[in-house]
Order: sequence, then structure tokens, then C-alpha cells
Amino acid sequence: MIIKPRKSLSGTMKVPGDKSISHRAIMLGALAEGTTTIKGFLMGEDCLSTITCFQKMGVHIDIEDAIVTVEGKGLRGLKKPTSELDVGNSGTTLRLLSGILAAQDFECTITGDDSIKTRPMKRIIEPLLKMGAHITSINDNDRAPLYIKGSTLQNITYHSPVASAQVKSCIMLASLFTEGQSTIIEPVRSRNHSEIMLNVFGGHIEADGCAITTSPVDQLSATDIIVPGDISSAAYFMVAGLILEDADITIEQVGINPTRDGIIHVLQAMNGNITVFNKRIMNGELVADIRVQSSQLKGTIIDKPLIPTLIDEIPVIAVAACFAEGTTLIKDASELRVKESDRIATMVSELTKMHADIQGTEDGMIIHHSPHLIGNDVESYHDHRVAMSLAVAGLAAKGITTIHHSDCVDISFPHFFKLINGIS
Ligand SMILES: O=C(O)C1=C[C@@H](OP(=O)(O)O)[C@@H](O)[C@H](O)C1
Ligand SMILES: C=C(OP(=O)(O)O)C(=O)O
Repeated sequence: MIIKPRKSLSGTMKVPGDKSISHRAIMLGALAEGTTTIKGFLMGEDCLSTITCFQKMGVHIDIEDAIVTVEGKGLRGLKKPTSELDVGNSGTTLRLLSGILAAQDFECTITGDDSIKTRPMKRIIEPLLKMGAHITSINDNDRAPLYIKGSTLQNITYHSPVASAQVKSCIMLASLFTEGQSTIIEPVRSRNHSEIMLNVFGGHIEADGCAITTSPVDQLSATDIIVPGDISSAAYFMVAGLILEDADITIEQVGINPTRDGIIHVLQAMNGNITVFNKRIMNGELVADIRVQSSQLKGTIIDKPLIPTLIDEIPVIAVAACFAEGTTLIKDASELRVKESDRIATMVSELTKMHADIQGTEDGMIIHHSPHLIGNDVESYHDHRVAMSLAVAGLAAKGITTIHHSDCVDISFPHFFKLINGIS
């Protein structure tokens, strides 16, 4: 994909539906009694992988006029798939689905693409084993493919070593099939979409700081979900709006759940002119419209409690930091090393090619003011967030930027390039 520089960006727009919420709506819809409809579902490859996995387990899921309908099978109604479940590039699908599979009365294998096979799975294998699951890494390397033979699970009190909503949600989903309460304690609170949505479906989840407790329910009940725009996708337009010379854009109906809104706070602390208005609640999720205007940014420090609230936005925050006076320090973010790519290494190497003054550290990055980026040939490493962040850098750079393997944006943001080139 070729990105040409531009000075202005204006207008009102929407971004596609939230990826985390879309995955969860399919999973809970499949386990509920009755028919769930989902509006605003993210038709990205990751969420389509979740749909395919559940269809393979006998769940009728239709997409018509952009509305997804899920015929729930109830907690005990999934069928053994006739072949292995393929999650593609989606860590969320693999980790959450494993929690469900651990309690079924069948065995199966769950796998995905080359990137997923490098990502750490011990973080879910360990708690699931403690719950009595039969789960093994087929190549004995704590990575996918995983073989899971459903069994009777016990409740658990688990101190998670990582702040990960995927780990927390995996255990929460497994605990739907146990008797007694389960408690999961995280070092720092991660996104809480599973807690919110489970309660909307009739589950019993209580949160107390970094701990959540699940209580057993006999069944989940189908509901209608409207998925807000994904703040992780809005992030590219927020940063573009701040760093381009003449920008004024409004992004409507974006999810601003306080466990996800770190990017707004950080960009505001960097002197970004961002207004959040028209706040409302949809299916228990806080939603708002966001106006962004060109700003002279200044450097900041981003560390521990904030990191889970903006983990997927760090690549594009690194781009913003190039345009911020002074230095931006990002630390406590070693989780970036185990995403679709090692996002510290990939962002540092590709932004360096564009003349950014950026260094990687073990758990983050140090970025010095380097606003005169130069377009270059850069590589996405098949990582959607890297591709889109480099596109934003390309808009603000001098000369042409060519992003290789840019198709991966379809993972979380189909039509990203059409939107970014189409907006006036
Ligand atoms: O639960 C989720 O929907 C997600 C949680 C985060 O991962 P971790 O749980 O590994 O932090 C995030 O990076 C991912 O894009 C989506
Ligand atoms: C890390 C991501 O997703 P997942 O873990 O679901 O692959 C992401 O979307 O940036």
C-alpha cells in the first residue's frame, strides 16, 4: 500500500465495531438460550474466525444486512467439530474459546496461523489445568496447536501473573461450567468487556478492584447487542488528527470503556486537543463521540497502571510521540513483545527507517522529538496494528511511504485504507 503525505483531515466519521466486544457477543450468544442479534459487529478476519469456529460446533450464525444472528445452543449444546478449529490470527479467539472447550463433552484441536503458533499459551494452560482441564500443547512448547479434551471443571481462585483480559476471560468462561464461585485477581486491571457482557446475558460477575468473582448460573439468556466503534481503530484517526497540520475530525459512537480509554488520557496529557462528548451507555458499555484537532504535542511517560488500558494503541502512540516535543518514555509494556509481532522491535525498526529517533528497551520504547519523518519502504510483519500505525506515520511524513504486507489490516479494520484515503 502506498501512502502519500497530506496536511489536512476533516469531517465526521465512524470506525468499525469493537473487536473484543464482537468476539464476546458471538461466544456468549452461542452459549445462551434463544436468539442473539448483533448490530455493528466487526466483520474483520479475527471476528469472522470466531464465527467459523462456532459454526463448526453446530451453532447457526447468519449475517444479513450487516446484522449477525446467533441461534444459542445453551451451555451444554455445542457439538464436536469434525475437524480442527482454526482461529487464524486471533489470540482472543484462541484463549477465550479454550476456556469453553475445556468443559465440553468432546475433544478437539485448536490451531491458527504462523503468528498465533508463536504466542504464549502457558498463561491459559496453567489455570485451566488447575481447574481440572485436559489441555496440552501438541508440540510441547506451550504454544498452539492445543489439544483439549473436555472434562468436569472445578472452581478456582487464581492470581494471574499477567494483566490480560484474554486470560481472565478464559477462566471466566470455563467457570460458567463449574459449581461454586471463582475469583481471578490481576496485577493490574485489564479490559472488562467479558464481565459487562456476561452480566447483560444474565451471568453473575462482581468486580472489586483488580479482582473479579463469578457465581454459577443455570443458563445465559440471549439478548440484542449493539457494538460500539473500536477505540483501538479510532486511535489511528485520533493520532492523524493531532499530528497533521490542518485537521479537525469527529469520530462518532466510539467505545470509551474506562478500562480501554488510556489513549485519550495519554494524548490529552500530551497536549492533544481532544474533546469527548455525547457520552451514553450501550449494553453496559460507555460510548461517546470524539473530536480531535491539530495540536502541538509534548512528550510524556506511559507506565504500569495505564498499559493495559492502551496496550493495542502503543504502536500508534509511538508515532504520535515522534511529533511530541521532548521525550516520550513507554515502560512496563513487555506484553508488546508477544502480540502478532514483537511490536517493540517492529515499530522501532520501521520508524527508524522513516528517520524517527526511537530506541527499544526491554519493556518499552524511548522516543525523542523527530517530526521530520521521511517516507520509505516499510514492513508490517503481517501485524495489522503495525501496518496502520505506519500508515499514520506516512501521512505526516515527507515523500511516499510504501507498506509491505498491508492486507493484514483486514484482521481488525477492513477498508482502513479506503477510509484514510477517502476522508477529506
Ligand atoms: O480480551 C481481548 O479482547 C483482548 C485483550 C488484549 O490482549 P491480552 O489479554 O493478551 O492483554 C488485547 O491486546 C487484544 O487485542 C484483545
Ligand atoms: C493483540 C491483538 O489481538 P489478539 O490478541 O486477539 O490477536 C490486537 O488486536 O492487537
